[in-house]
Amino acid sequence: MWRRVASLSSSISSSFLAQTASRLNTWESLTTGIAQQAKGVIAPKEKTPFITFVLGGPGSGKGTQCIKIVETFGFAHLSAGDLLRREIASKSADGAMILNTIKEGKIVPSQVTVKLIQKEMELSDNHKFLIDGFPRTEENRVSFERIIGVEPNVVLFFDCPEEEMVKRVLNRNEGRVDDNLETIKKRLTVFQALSLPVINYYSERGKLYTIKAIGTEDEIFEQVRPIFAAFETVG
Ligand SMILES: Nc1ncnc2c1ncn2[C@@H]1O[C@H](COP(=O)(O)OP(=O)(O)OP(=O)(O)O)[C@@H](O)[C@H]1O
Ligand SMILES: O=c1ccn([C@@H]2O[C@H](COP(=O)(O)O)[C@@H](O)[C@H]2O)c(=O)[nH]1
Ligand SMILES: [Mg+2]
Repeated sequence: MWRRVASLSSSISSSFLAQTASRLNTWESLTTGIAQQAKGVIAPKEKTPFITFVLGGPGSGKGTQCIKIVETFGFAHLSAGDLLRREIASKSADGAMILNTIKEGKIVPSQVTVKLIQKEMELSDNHKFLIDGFPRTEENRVSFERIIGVEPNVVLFFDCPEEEMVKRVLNRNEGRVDDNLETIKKRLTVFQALSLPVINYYSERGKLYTIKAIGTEDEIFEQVRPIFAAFETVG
């Protein structure tokens, strides 16, 4: 788990690296626990995590593009929606609450989602994470920073017209309980009201990369590719 020694892109400024390195200490103590490390239960993660948040409205193509990013750049893909659906399927204590929340197009309490993401990050051998469909609210964002102790390096925003998103979701055909017109309308309202402020937050901090999410999947990926290529090649 994160045993390899960092060779992170030198395109990242030294102040950024210093900032990230200091956060790594917080990361280690929060996620693995000093006591567990002392007992040799969990090895310290030696490589600085590289975190990408993948944001955009319902059906904007986040999951589709994440598959391509994983294939091309070797990230671990953590879809918050998939983690929540897995909780429902496993009939966990939160399963019923999560199902109702998803049916209503609302947002699951941050603590639940962050805990699931944290667990996946800890279990991963990778240090490069695509966190898909999270954070969806300012509260999600603050909660992630507080619990995980790191900020994203990159935030992708798949910007897609509503009409196109609705068309895609209604054609998705994966049996999702929220892929119906009534829930989609609610999800779009939640996206505008709660998720756009998160996108604006990262835009103000210079971390946002906006992708015009119309055209073929390959055309869209050609906008995504140079973003990660830049982080890979320099350094
Ligand atoms: N560029 C595209 N053109 C047409 N259809 C697309 C495109 N990209 C993805 N799709 C299709 O649109 C649907 C939604 O895509 P995807 O599941 O990737 O979106 P998403 O942003 O992850 O949605 P959600 O937030 O609901 O999980 C899928 O059926 C996918 O195959
Ligand atoms: O961080 C999250 C992510 C998702 N949800 C809920 O799940 C559905 C589906 O999410 P997708 O990313 O579209 O698969 C979403 O509408 C929310 O209800 C969440 O609460 N928090
Ligand atoms: Mg998705």
